[in-house]
Amino acid sequence: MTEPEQFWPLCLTRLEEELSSQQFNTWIRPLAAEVAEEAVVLYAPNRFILQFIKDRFLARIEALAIELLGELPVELRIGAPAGAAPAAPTPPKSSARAGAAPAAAGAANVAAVDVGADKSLAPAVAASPKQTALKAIGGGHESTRLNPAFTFDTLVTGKGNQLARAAALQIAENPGDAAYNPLFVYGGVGLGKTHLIQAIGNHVYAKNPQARIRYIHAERYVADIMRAYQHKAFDEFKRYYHSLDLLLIDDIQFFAGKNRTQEEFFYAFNALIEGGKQVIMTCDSYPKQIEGMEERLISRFSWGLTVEIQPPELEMRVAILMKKAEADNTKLDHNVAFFIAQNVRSNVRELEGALKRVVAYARFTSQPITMELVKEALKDILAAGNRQVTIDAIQKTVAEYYKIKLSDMHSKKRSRDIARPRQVAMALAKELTSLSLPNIGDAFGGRDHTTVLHACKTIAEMRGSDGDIAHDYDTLLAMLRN
Ligand SMILES: Nc1ncnc2c1ncn2[C@@H]1O[C@H](COP(=O)(O)OP(=O)(O)OP(=O)(O)O)[C@@H](O)[C@H]1O
Repeated sequence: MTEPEQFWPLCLTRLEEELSSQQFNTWIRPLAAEVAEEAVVLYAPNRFILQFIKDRFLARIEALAIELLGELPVELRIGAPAGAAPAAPTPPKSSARAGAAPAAAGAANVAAVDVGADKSLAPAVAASPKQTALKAIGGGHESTRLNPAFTFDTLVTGKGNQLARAAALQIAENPGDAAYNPLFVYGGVGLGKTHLIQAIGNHVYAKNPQARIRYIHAERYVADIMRAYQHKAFDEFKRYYHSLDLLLIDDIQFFAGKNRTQEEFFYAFNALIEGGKQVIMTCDSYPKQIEGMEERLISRFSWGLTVEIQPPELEMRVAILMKKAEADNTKLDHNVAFFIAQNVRSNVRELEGALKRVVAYARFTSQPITMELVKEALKDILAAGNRQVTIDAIQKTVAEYYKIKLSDMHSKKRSRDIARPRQVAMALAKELTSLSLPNIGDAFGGRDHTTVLHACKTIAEMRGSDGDIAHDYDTLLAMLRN
């Protein structure tokens, strides 16, 4: 495990490698960090940077904290660690590192960190969009925190989330129904899992303000358990969780490898389900694919309904941009939204991030949002998207994905388990490179251009009719574009 004082310097090194220098200098350098006993506290010099970090980088920093320090949550605050000079917005390299130095003295500042035992049942200072305390709701003295903006009304529906949304609405109307209990929602990052489950919480609360609802990020649950042990408040912790009407637990993959947490969660889960109370979880993968999770939990996760959220297709991305712009009172032309949606394809969080950047850029420069402005504001994203993917990379990635030999990309074998991946690779080559059909045919063992055309048509049709192919194709696209 990393020494506390080493954490932030190591984190900086890693982030510097991962981000563009502009991103690193603008957003990460101005931060200072302090590692206290129960949390890593990050200090941002102003609200703007704090918000941006929260939206774009916090999840990554949280992951680094877990990797380097263990089960420590990350909190965000404005200001500087006690005894440190406030960080300037873009300090030179040396002073930014100096900003990190107080980590060594972190323990001295523990008292300033708002994670005391009595707060264990309520999220502390803004930690992530999920952990952000935005509005306290709930019956009796038990309170939970939901983002009031995460409702069904603000959630745009499309192919990627319609099943999950329909199930969520059913549950919101009728929590505890055995057919949907637990609800397990899984999918890639930033696809709206938190939004969806919080929409359930908001709906249930609106219908019944006395309902005991708890939304919690899995990392916070882990921390709460540790704190309850430390403060010998375990009975209270247990009573609290076992008495809920609705438990929403986000990013359950964070329980992986944490045996004590899993054991406690197992009991809470059983108590709730047996009592007809609703449990809802999100995860980045299908239950059986979560590594480091006890079998008995994995099997229980599948007792009710398991639904996937897939990346949004182009029309849905446009609709999301238009909706977010409208909510923000920003005028956004449809063709501009279309252009952004075409170029930002990975997930909704990135899409929102791109829109925020465009809006900020327009405000700073006092200009309307035109296509030219968008191109300027999103220069680096567009440059990364235009990076040419090579046909070799496509063949290698597809072969690895389908676990076939690379040589099968060029071979004459026609069995479906080889021919289909080859067609997928051809279609990807057509989409991601500027090569002509004959050139693509050549790269696939000297095939005719009509074969390539046929492959592209077949895959396009199958993406509309076969969920597996659609999923494979979208996943491969995302992998190759990264
Ligand atoms: N269908 C949608 N309509 C409107 N907004 C959406 C939709 N999907 C996602 N968003 C927005 O995208 C952002 C990221 O969504 P969210 O945090 O729910 O993703 P997530 O799947 O929980 O991500 P993670 O895997 O990182 O936990 C949120 O601001 C959310 O409101």
